[in-house]
Amino acid sequence: MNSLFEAIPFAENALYENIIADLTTKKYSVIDDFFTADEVMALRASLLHKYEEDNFKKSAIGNRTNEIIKAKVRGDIILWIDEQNINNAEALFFQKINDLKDYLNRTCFLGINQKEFHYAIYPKGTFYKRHLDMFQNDDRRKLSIVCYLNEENWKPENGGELTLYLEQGEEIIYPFPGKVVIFESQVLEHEVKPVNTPRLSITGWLKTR
Ligand SMILES: O=C(O)CCC(=O)C(=O)O
Ligand SMILES: [Fe+2]
Repeated sequence: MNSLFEAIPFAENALYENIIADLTTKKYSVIDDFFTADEVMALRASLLHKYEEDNFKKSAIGNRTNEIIKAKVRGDIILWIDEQNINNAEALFFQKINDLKDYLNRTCFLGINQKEFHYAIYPKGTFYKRHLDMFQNDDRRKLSIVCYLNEENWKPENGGELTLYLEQGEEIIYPFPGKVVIFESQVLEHEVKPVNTPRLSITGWLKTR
């Protein structure tokens, strides 16, 4: 007899199949409305609430063994999200992210069994210089996921474009709310251009152990 798992028919998901096709062909994927306006609003409120409680800290370059604050490289302030202790907005966030992760694991054999996500605020005048999302002593990050939580009327002139450095040139991505960008952490160099208006997001990584 089939196990319960085998008996459940595998439902193909067109959005996820698009993401997989993008990642396979160009190492990145942009989804304009991965999160609904309501979800963005709830996550934005969660971020701002935690910021007002003064929980954010200046980001560091490198991991715990190499935590040096380098304002010349990156100026965002971040707060890690503890998935064991989440509010309603974050629960919705992880529902969607975990669903995608499970689909990727089932179809692409990526072996993702860990993840980490943090809120990020780029205050006016800050940026994140060109880099790879890979630490010198840690190559477990496989996919980077950036979720933009900016205001509904965000304009390109506000700055903070994400620039992806591809073989064929630069791809400029505006951080419009609800948009999600996924890319191969160890392959694609990228940069956050200087912002003129505070820029809000959740950034994270799907990792292997
Ligand atoms: O916010 C973005 O668009 C990218 C952030 C980033 O590159 C990072 O946190 O490593
Ligand atoms: Fe990055």
